[in-house]
Amino acid sequence: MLSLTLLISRAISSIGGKMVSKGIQPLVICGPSGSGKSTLLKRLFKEFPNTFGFSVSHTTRKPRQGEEDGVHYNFVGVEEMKAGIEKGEFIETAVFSGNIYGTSKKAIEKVQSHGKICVLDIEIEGVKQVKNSHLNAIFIFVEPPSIEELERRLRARNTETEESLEKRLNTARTELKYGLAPGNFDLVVHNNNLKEAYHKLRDYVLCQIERQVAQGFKISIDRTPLSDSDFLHV
Ligand SMILES: Nc1ncnc2c1ncn2[C@@H]1O[C@H](COP(=O)(O)OP(=O)(O)OP(=O)(O)O)[C@@H](O)[C@H]1O
Repeated sequence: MLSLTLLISRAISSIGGKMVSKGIQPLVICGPSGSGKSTLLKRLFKEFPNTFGFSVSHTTRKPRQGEEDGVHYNFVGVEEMKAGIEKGEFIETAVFSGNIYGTSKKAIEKVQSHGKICVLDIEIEGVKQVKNSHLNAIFIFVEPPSIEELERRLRARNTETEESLEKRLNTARTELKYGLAPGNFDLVVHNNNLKEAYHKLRDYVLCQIERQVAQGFKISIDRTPLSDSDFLHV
């Protein structure tokens, strides 16, 4: 393992009247369902096991079997969640199937406090909210090769019903419009060939890390190089 450790400083500064977090910049990854976000992130976490962390989201839905409070989600009641939102404790929130989900400021700060880059795998509405927050995040959009290929991958993943598949493909069309509009994302990763897509993502993220390290942040980039076999079975 190669090791590089540098200094971190955390502060809040005001730019144009807006409070901007000066902690390690979170990484926002967005893209249609099935575009390959988890596939890419899995490899990023594998190559750099100490660099990234997911924040633990809050949800008002009931825990499923095996889900642990504080680990998979922070499970809260509707009233508690609504009160937290009122108090401005959340960076982004969304409602799915009647349940509220959200990322709290505290959850992100917890990851940052360990010298890690907080990764947020969120949808477009969440992206818009993060853009409006004090978080000075890096925004990456994962683009599938085509809607037809997206459908093929979702079918092959075997996680969707005909109905949910149709819904995801319709949503994908809208998401692609926003995702590919100039200026909405810092980087668009075209996920056709996985190895190439991964290298584009990784090299960009490493540049962003180097820039922050040069500014005095301490970010571990212990590296466990990936091999060709990591890209054989997608
Ligand atoms: N470059 C690629 N080539 C072929 N298949 C791929 C590629 N990238 C991802 N896949 C496959 O496409 C499917 C969808 O990928 P993945 O689950 O990572 O998408 P996602 O964006 O995380 O979706 P969701 O938002 O629904 O969680 C998976 O079965 C994955 O193995």
